[in-house]
Amino acid sequence: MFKVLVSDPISDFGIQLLMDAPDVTVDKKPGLSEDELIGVIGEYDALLVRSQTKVTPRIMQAAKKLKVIGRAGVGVDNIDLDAATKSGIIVINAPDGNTITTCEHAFAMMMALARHIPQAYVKTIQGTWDRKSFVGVELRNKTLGVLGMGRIGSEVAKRAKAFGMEIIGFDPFMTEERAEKIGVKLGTVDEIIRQADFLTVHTPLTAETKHMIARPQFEVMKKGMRIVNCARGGIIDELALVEAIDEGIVAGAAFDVFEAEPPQADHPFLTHPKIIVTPHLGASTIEAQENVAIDVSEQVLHILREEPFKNAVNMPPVPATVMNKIQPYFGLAEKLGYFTAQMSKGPLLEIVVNYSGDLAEVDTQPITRYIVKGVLRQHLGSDVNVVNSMHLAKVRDINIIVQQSSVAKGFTNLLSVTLRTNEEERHVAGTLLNGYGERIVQIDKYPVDVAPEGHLLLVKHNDKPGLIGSVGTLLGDNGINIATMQVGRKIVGGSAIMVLSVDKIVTAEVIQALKNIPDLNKAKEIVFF
Ligand SMILES: NC(=O)C1=CN([C@@H]2O[C@H](COP(=O)(O)OP(=O)(O)OC[C@H]3O[C@@H](n4cnc5c(N)ncnc54)[C@H](O)[C@@H]3O)[C@@H](O)[C@H]2O)C=CC1
Ligand SMILES: O=C(O)CCC(=O)C(=O)O
Repeated sequence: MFKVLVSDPISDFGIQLLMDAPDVTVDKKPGLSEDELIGVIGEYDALLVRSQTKVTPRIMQAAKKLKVIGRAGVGVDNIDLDAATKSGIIVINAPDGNTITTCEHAFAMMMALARHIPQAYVKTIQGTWDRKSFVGVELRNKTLGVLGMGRIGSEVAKRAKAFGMEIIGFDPFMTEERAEKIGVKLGTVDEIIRQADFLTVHTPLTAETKHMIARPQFEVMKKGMRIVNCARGGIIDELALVEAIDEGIVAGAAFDVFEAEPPQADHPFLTHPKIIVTPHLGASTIEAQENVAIDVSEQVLHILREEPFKNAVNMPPVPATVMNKIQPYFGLAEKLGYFTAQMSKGPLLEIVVNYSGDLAEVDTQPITRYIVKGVLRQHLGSDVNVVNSMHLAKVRDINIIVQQSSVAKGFTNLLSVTLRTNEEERHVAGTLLNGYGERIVQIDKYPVDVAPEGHLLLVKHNDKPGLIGSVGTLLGDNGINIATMQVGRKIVGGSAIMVLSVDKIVTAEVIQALKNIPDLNKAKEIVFF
């Protein structure tokens, strides 16, 4: 039974899927402190959060069983991603479910700002009928600058078009074609801040975007412009903004997010007459909260059940079309890594992975993660997974080389793994055979055809008559049944290998007895999972 902890208020409707799952129990414990969370997290397989829970390295250290942290929303800045990756915990988010809601909030803030709605409301309910202080501006014919033209920024731009605004945007990933399609002119950040009557930001908070709008940018802005931040506190320098408003450069600002949340009681935004604020409500609609909770619950369930999943934040994104192509190789990749590691002697220095044939044409990064996981599980067991395998290799100074070639030497696809240790170099290659599944087709350059499953016995010997019989007899005498046998050699009478699949464990004594057979050079048991 998997245990899921929900530590923030998340829509019940959204997590119903988890609550109904026969193999899952869900505990809802919103508002736990860090220490309280540390006290309980050890028993959970999954943690679901919104933005209140700060998932710190201390929490992750205590989370011995945790496989996944699901963020019901977009930004994962409340989760220490490095610590999660090092602990092998998958972090997923729900990037699409709150796009429209947040876009509508940004738009609502822009309109409220243009027409002083919050200020006028307060005065009116206080009994003052003041029609002079709140003369606003139209959006029509104004220039809207959009920094960050991802999901939310693009939706804001589309709506602004309908209001008759000119839109000028910047996003490092926005192409001219896409910009044209949504009716946006592309510009540099400098051009945008000089031209915008309204500026809205929709980027994540990164080292690059932190204070991307600060004193130098305010100095060149159009006098009387207005600014909206419904993305992340810190993209706009809060103190520089207050100065720019007081100096008459900026006419007003609307903020849903703060550099520190919740803001201190004396935060200047909270009393400034030209700044309107909301308490990080961008994603707070019934629809968005249901959407993100459903999305994240579905993916968490997939991860717990070891099924394919999407929206992992601490693993490279893979488009669905590519995923369909590479996913069948994951199992083979891990087995090849595990096999080669069991064959190898000495501290590992380098893993060389070669993808050939069909596989040379796609992004094979995720397959490499499985190979590295397979290699490392020999010594790290269940501490290694596809999230932390590359990191664990790196911290052990294991060099990973990935090569691709379009020729697959007689196969439509070939996956090969070479391990270089400080003593030797070992090599195993495998393929997916149509209708037959996973096959190991090369061991140390000897051609073989073996299914990577159960117990294998790997024997290196000289190609001499009677040797195969001696091995069979010895195994038989020890009650070990041979299911299949493969012999590979390069030249008649030269060195050769034998790969036997056997029905039970070959004990150390039997291995030693095998090694005593004349012309038998090495014997090693290989197991699969
Ligand atoms: N207030 C709220 O409740 C909510 C806030 N958000 C925040 O809104 C932001 C945008 O969310 P989405 O549109 O869903 O994300 P997204 O990932 O679709 O878009 C972000 C865009 O910012 C761009 N970007 C990154 N660095 C940039 C830079 N230096 N200059 C210009 N563009 C840059 C990226 O290329 C990307 O296209 C995120 O920070 C997210 O956390 C999202 C949902 C709710
Ligand atoms: O969960 C929330 O309400 C915050 C949403 C948010 O900021 C995000 O999705 O990035």
